[in-house]
Amino acid sequence: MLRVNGHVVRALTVAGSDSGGGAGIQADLKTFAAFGVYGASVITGLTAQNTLGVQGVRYVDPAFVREQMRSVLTDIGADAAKTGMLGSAAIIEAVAEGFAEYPVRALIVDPVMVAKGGEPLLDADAVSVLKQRLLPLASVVTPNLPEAEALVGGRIVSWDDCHQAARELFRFTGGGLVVIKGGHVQKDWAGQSPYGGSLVPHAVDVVFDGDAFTYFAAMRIPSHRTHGTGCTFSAAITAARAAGASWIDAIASAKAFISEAIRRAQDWDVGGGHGPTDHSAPAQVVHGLSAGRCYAYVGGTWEEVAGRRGNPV
Ligand SMILES: Nc1ncnc2c1ncn2[C@@H]1O[C@H](COP(=O)(O)OP(=O)(O)O)[C@@H](O)[C@H]1O
Ligand SMILES: Cc1ncc(COP(=O)(O)OP(=O)(O)O)c(N)n1
Repeated sequence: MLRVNGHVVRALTVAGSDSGGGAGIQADLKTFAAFGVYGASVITGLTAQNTLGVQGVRYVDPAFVREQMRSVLTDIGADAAKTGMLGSAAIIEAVAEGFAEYPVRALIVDPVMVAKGGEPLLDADAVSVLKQRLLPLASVVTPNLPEAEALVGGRIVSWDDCHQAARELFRFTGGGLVVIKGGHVQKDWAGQSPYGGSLVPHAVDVVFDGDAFTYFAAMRIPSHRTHGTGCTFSAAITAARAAGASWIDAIASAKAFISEAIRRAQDWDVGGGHGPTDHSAPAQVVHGLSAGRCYAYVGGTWEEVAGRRGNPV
């Protein structure tokens, strides 16, 4: 287990269980383990789920979610924490109150709303509660494209829209970074890079820190085994940050990890539908990257790529 200054590095996930093991709590704990970080979990709900879809969902009583947080955070503690599927407005309230009572130094909010198969994992009336109660506590928020659209209340169909959405979301986080993930970017606008260079076909994640945009691009892997990519990515940010990485280095470490996890699962046979990624991929904490740059993940390492730097809009 990884130690920093003699102490075991600890991370907490507050999320739902995926019985299929590709997303949710299971993906988070596997990712923490891949980074050598001790993982604890607060379970907000149970899903009966596999690679074909979500067959059922049950939420945990909000008071019991709070009780789990108290158990973990008054004893084991966490160097960083993340949230995933929260389900209902009442659970979000309980989680926000839990983090207010037992604050953590780093909180990554993955605003999970819908599973890949289209099944809702957050009640419709909970989006505004997530925005008002949880985003202000976030050190980093990691929406995918549809989640960013739901949070800002408008369509995102170009890089300009994406930059605008990041600016709007930043106002809600009260200083926390915004990472808009590029897994869902449509082919017709993925054809251009967001910063002036040509980077096709890449999955590009856009990071906004209130001052500059940073871009992380990695080859888009042609695979339908991408179940749980968002959970895995946010768990990897959490683990790398818990291990002491800067935010930009933690996001780069996570992007490299998810790329490798997707690549390794490309031809495996776990389930008959949208398969999970391979959490036994190598996890390494990247060091020394800078905000406001454009980076590409090439041959297992990060390279700064040519392009317009700083604010692109
Ligand atoms: N086919 C792919 N090839 C490479 N990276 C991908 C692919 N699909 C998603 N990613 C990356 O996986 C991470 C999670 O993104 P995304 O799939 O958009 O999240 P979510 O699972 O929440 O919808 C991001 O870093 C994204 O760029
Ligand atoms: C229990 C649970 N939590 C979250 C998700 C969504 O995970 P995500 O990483 O966004 O992956 P996809 O569902 O989009 O594959 C989930 N499915 N289940």
